[in-house]
Amino acid sequence: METPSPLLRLSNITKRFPGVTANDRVSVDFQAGEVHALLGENGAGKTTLMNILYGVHPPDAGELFFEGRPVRMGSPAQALRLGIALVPQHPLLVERHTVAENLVLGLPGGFMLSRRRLLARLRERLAGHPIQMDLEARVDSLSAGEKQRLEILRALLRGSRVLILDEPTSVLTPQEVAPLFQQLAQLKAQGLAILFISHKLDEVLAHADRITVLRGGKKVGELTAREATQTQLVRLMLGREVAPRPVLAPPRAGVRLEVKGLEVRSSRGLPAVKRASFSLAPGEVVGIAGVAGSGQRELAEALTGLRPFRGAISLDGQPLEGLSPARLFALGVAHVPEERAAGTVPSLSVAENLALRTYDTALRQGPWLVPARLEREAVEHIRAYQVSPPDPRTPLRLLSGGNIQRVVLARELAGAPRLLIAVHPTYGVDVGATEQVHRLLIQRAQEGLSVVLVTEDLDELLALSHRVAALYQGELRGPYPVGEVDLDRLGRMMTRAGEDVA
Ligand SMILES: Nc1ncnc2c1ncn2[C@@H]1O[C@H](COP(=O)(O)OP(=O)(O)OP(=O)(O)O)[C@@H](O)[C@H]1O
Repeated sequence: METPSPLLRLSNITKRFPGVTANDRVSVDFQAGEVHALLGENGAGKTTLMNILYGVHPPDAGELFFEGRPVRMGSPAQALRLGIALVPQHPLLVERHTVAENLVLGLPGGFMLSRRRLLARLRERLAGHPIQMDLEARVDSLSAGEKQRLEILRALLRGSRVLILDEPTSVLTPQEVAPLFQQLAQLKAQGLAILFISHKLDEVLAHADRITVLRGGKKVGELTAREATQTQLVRLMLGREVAPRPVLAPPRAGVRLEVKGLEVRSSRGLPAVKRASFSLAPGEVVGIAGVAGSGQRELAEALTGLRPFRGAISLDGQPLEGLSPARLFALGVAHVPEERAAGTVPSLSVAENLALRTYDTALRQGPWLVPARLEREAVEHIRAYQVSPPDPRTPLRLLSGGNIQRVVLARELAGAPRLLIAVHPTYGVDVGATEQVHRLLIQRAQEGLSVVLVTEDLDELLALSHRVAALYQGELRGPYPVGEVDLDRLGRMMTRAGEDVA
């Protein structure tokens, strides 16, 4: 069968950054009416390729064709004019405005209309549209999934024909994933070309028509989802097989962390964690599930000294009330925060970020020794955690998301902590690095590290935890032994229905 000529064609695209060829002679065709997934390890060059398509970076070499004609994509505005839209991971919306107002921001002349005419015009245009939204809702009242839908809708109203989505499901709750792909399927049926980046292989296999795999900046494979398998994709991405996950050893006797009647308030002063009590043995992993915003952040922040609380928390019998994050770290409480940005300083180098927790101590040993020592230590971490690029002087902001996560993990686990609070530790991290993080957590638990694992990846939660709990509107349900909880029960624990099971 003859392939139709592509809507968008990338031909031999090369993009170099200092010290790295992020895209190396990459050629890909994007067809109208097709969902195309871009897969690859952290740092493989996916974001760079997408940015070239969207006019953020000019390529150093190679050509782009739109409907067969060569185009020079000078800026995102130009890409938008051609009909190429990017749906970012974190939507760029005016939070205090309504859905309708945000939609209008993207339409020529739209801001001239009165409110009533605007609503009427939008309703008319959206009648029968696959994506429906409450036009009068304020953006700050929308869930992450609804905001994403709004970004997609905005792109469509501008007449976009190519939709690029950067890890679109990473911000969604499990319940929001299926509707997103249903909508994308409808848009594809209307003739759009859809391109998405993902680290989730099952998602790619289920929803893409075609899959392009990048490794080290080069295209190493292009397959139809029908002919692809998980094993084959992993082999292409990593250039090797993923070893099976080691088995979690039983925890030790004793109590490492004891939490009693914990009450934590949100930044808006509302109860976010309501009288939670649980304990962890040395070497025990307790997984905590929950729909985003159910109190996970506040729980993690209370346990790591970032947020005041009522009730009692103790570590090996020592009360932790009123201690600063730095003091807690010195006592052996490590933290992989929800937002990587919160745990790092992007303008500082990899070496400096690795040393953020121990800088004071290092300085006391003599300031002139610091840079050389920091770099020496950083090189060891970079090697152990396979951080790319391997130069300790690289500013952190130039690393890909997954590589930043490796830096945070390396730093937090360096001081041999007794307790780790890990929030979404494999978020945005590729299969190879996820395997590495899982292996590391299991190995450290075996050596006696206790872990509170907050994750939205339920497979990860069930595979890595001795016991699992869920937060529902600040109420902790569990922890229960993992053998007593299947996906179905966990789903109920995370929602209103959980009142029956808890
Ligand atoms: N502006 C930049 N300056 C210097 N180097 C960069 C820049 N942007 C990306 N890089 C480097 O280019 C390579 C490819 O990065 P890119 O962000 O495209 O990877 P990715 O596949 O999207 O990774 P991830 O899955 O972690 O998001 C990496 O080595 C990265 O450090």
